[in-house]
Amino acid sequence: MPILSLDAVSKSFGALKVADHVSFDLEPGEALGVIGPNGAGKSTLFNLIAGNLRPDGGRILLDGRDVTAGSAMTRCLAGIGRSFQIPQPFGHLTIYENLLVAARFGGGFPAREAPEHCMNILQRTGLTAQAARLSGTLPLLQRKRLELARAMATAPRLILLDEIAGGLTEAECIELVATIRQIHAEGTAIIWIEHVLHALTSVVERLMVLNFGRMLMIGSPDKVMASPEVREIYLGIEA
Ligand SMILES: Nc1ncnc2c1ncn2[C@@H]1O[C@H](COP(=O)(O)OP(=O)(O)OP(=O)(O)O)[C@@H](O)[C@H]1O
Repeated sequence: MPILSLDAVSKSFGALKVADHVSFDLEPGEALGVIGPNGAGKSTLFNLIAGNLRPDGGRILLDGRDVTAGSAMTRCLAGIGRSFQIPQPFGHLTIYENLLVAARFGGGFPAREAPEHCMNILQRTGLTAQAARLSGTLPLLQRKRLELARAMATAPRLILLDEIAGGLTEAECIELVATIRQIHAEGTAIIWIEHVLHALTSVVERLMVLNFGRMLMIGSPDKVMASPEVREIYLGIEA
């Protein structure tokens, strides 16, 4: 059974259609990349999947159960973790405290188990040395790592990553990709919105292209990137 299914999910903001009958299945442990021009509706799709937005039509199933009406909190506890394109830490808390909040309230970890779990995530995301630092003052790389770490701290079975590699140097990007590959190797399903294509295609098994809220194509990265229509819309290369 797919871990996630979208069935004709639609959403408009006034006259602007940002999700137009989007349907796809994601298998447990699968990694799916999402690309598309600015404003195509990629982050909106995450808001719909994670429960931050309610669709106007269609259904969202998690493990075959209809969660369309469920809150972001219940979906997080049910196994959907997410990162935000613009990092949204609790700035007045330390990195470690941010992870504790995610583990306790987003992951449902009991108080006695949460600290060890968070220490483990700190180590895996290269944040151990920074654990006591206030998260409101972090440079970009650390903010991106914290965003990933907070999503991991909820112990998700499906993790949504929104432009986690954008703005990083090549070396920083390689480190981050290694962490994402490890998450994938452990069997966590991933949906990853990313403009850094080489990072994305080094991890995902399938790519989805969104344009004006519509799913233009979904398939293997090679097949999708070879499509003249995708190259024209996404890369601006005329067929
Ligand atoms: N809450 C909102 N109210 C009104 N319009 C919105 C809202 N959220 C997003 N939009 C609009 O919906 C469209 C899709 O936005 P979205 O952020 O999903 O695109 P995106 O594909 O993630 O873009 P980018 O690559 O620039 O992050 C944009 O035109 C955006 O301005």
